Amino acid sequence: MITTRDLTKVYRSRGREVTALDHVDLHVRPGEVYGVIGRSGAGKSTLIRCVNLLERPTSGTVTVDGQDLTALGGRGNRAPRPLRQARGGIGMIFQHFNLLSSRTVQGNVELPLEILGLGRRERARKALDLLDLVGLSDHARSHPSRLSGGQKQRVGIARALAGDPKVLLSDEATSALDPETTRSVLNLLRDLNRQLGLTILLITHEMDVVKSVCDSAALMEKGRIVESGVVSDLLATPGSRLAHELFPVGGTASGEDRTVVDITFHGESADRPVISQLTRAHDLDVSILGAAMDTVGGRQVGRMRIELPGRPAENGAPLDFLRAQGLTVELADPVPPARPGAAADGPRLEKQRQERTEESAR
Ligand SMILES: Nc1ncnc2c1ncn2[C@@H]1O[C@H](COP(=O)(O)OP(=O)(O)OP(=O)(O)O)[C@@H](O)[C@H]1O
Repeated sequence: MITTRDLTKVYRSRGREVTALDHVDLHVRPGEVYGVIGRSGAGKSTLIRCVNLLERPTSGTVTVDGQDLTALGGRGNRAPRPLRQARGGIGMIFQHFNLLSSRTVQGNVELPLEILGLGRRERARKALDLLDLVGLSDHARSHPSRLSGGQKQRVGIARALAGDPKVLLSDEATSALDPETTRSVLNLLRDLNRQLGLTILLITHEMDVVKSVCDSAALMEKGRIVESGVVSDLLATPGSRLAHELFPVGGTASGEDRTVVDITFHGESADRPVISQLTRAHDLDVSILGAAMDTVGGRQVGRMRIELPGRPAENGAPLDFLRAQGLTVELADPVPPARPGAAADGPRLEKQRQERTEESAR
């Protein structure tokens, strides 16, 4: 539904160049909720603004619903008519809502309908339907200043849906909201995605947003997508950066000659007593160093960091047992970062790291 190819954006100001997007290939399938996550300055806003050509890319293409928007021209301030029409199929919501304070809630939702040239009665009917859809029928005549942040964002969503878009772009839409309001706005987006078949591309710096609503996600760094995929697949991929960021588990080894393992439970394995089976089957004392459990895409997923006695090379059978249960198994670094002046530890630590690498490669 949304494809970018080789998308590059270089800002030039006062003789300086900033590459905000560096050959970005993004592919969002119809009907999915796709999250782009990354730190401040990673290029997320530039990416989402290039998708509807609010920002013109320096090179590369953007295709939305089969139409190459970058081919629709327009260099000046005013977008050409075909581009404006194409944008009608793309709604957008913003972190700070961008509502007009002088207009009522209904007036805000009617604004894009006025631009589309709808008559007064039709505008009013459509705006009221949309306000009903977002649960704000009772506030049609209020002004935005009378609404809470969550209600304002619902108005923003209703306004974004006015042109019956197939795609909704969300630029940090929940970043200014408290956790409970964030949840209710995300639930609304999920409902709209399902009810209307709306494809949603959202950018966020909040991992919880990805966990609770996204089918797929991409991690951006320095203008590039460094990892992307279906969230449940990423969670089952050893070494996935997104999986680590979604479920960070801490904890360091209690002593030398230990095997520290990060395991990810998903699907059926999340319901089985795997750890107690491991301790019984291999007569082991297993320590739990850290754990995180949550629901992703409506399914229970968890990560746990456990410690087994002995080095990785001695734990081949227990690790194979865990893998055979359908768990994603990764050896974590049992060795805390080197202390200053701990050079004497070097060869021993290096040996442990090497063993860990060999075991991981199996
Ligand atoms: N109009 C501009 N002119 C010059 N540089 C810009 C402009 N807009 C963004 N940049 C630069 O491009 C890079 C990417 O910025 P962008 O806002 O896309 O990142 P982001 O991931 O959305 O960050 P944030 O979450 O802080 O908004 C940054 O280095 C930023 O300073």
